[in-house]
Amino acid sequence: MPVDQLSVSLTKDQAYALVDAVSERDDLALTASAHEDEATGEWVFEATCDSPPDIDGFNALAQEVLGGTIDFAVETIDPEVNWVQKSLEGLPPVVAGGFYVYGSHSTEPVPAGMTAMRIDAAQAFGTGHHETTTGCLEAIDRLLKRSRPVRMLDVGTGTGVLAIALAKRTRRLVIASDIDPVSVSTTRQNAADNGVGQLVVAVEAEGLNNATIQQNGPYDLIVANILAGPLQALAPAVGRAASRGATIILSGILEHQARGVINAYARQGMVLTQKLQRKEWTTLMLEMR
Ligand SMILES: C[S@@+](CC[C@H](N)C(=O)[O-])C[C@H]1O[C@@H](n2cnc3c(N)ncnc32)[C@H](O)[C@@H]1O
Repeated sequence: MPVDQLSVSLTKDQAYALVDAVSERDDLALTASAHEDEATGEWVFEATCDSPPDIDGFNALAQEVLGGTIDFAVETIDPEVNWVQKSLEGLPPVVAGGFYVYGSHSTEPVPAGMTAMRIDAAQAFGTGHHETTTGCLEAIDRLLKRSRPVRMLDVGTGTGVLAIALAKRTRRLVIASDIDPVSVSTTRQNAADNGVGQLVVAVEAEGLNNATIQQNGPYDLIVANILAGPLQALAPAVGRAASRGATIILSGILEHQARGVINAYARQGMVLTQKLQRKEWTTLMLEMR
C-alpha cells in the first residue's frame, strides 16, 4: 500500500525535537525519524503515514515545537516499487580498460571490440561506475595485455564485476569472495547472465578465510577492492596466497592512505609496480617477489 512521506530540512536539534514531539502524538499516526543528508550535510526530518496524514494536526504541532510554520514536502511512496533498481535505471554504461559495463535497463548498442558485461547491482556494490571499480578494470586490462594469469582471486567481489571481467577475458576459473551473502548470490546470478557461470566460483568469506580459496591457490592474480583498513589487515593472508611473480591489484584506497597500504604489502614481499589515480581514489598494482 502506498505511504505518504513528509520531509523538511531543519537543524539537527529541531529535527530531533520534532521527532520526539511526533512520537508522543499517537493520533497523528506518523512514524518520524531524522537523518543527515550525506550529499548536502543538511538534517532532514522525515515522517511516514500509511493513511492520509493529518497535515493540519502536524503543522500545528510543528508550529508549537519550532515556533513557526514549516514548509515540508509531501510525497506518496509505493513500497512495491524496487527503489534501488529504479535508481540504477538512470545509470549510463561505463567504459573502462576495454570493458563495457551496462545494466539490463540499457538500450544502447554494445560497441564493437569491447568486452561487454551486463551487471545488475540489486543490493550489492559494483555497477562499474565507482572510480575504484574503473581503476581495477583498467589495471586488469593492463595486466592481461602482457600476461595470462592462471589462478585468480577477487576478494570483496560485490556484484562480481571484476571476477566476471577476468573470466570473460581469460576463459579461466576465478574465485570470487565476499563477506556479504547478498553479494555472493548477486555475483552468481550476474556470472550466469554473462555466460561465465561455470567459471566464476562465488563464496562467502571474510578476507581469504575459506576452504575453497585456500584449496585453489596459490594465485597469479589477486584483486581486492575493499578499503584501506581491511586491505592492510589482509596483507599477510594475501602474501601467503600469492604465487611468486603474482600481480596484486588493490583499490578502495584514498590518495593519502596509499603509502600505508604500500608499506603493509611491502612487509609481506609485494612491491609497487604501477599506481592509477581516479579522482581521490588510488588503485595499486603490486608484484610478489
Ligand atoms: C567497494 S566494494 C567492491 C565491489 C567490486 N569488487 C567492485 O570493484 O566494484 C567492496 C566489497 O567488499 C566486501 N567486503 C568488505 N570487507 C570484506 C572482507 N573483509 N572480506 C571480504 N569481502 C569484504 C563488501 O561486502 C563489498 O561487496
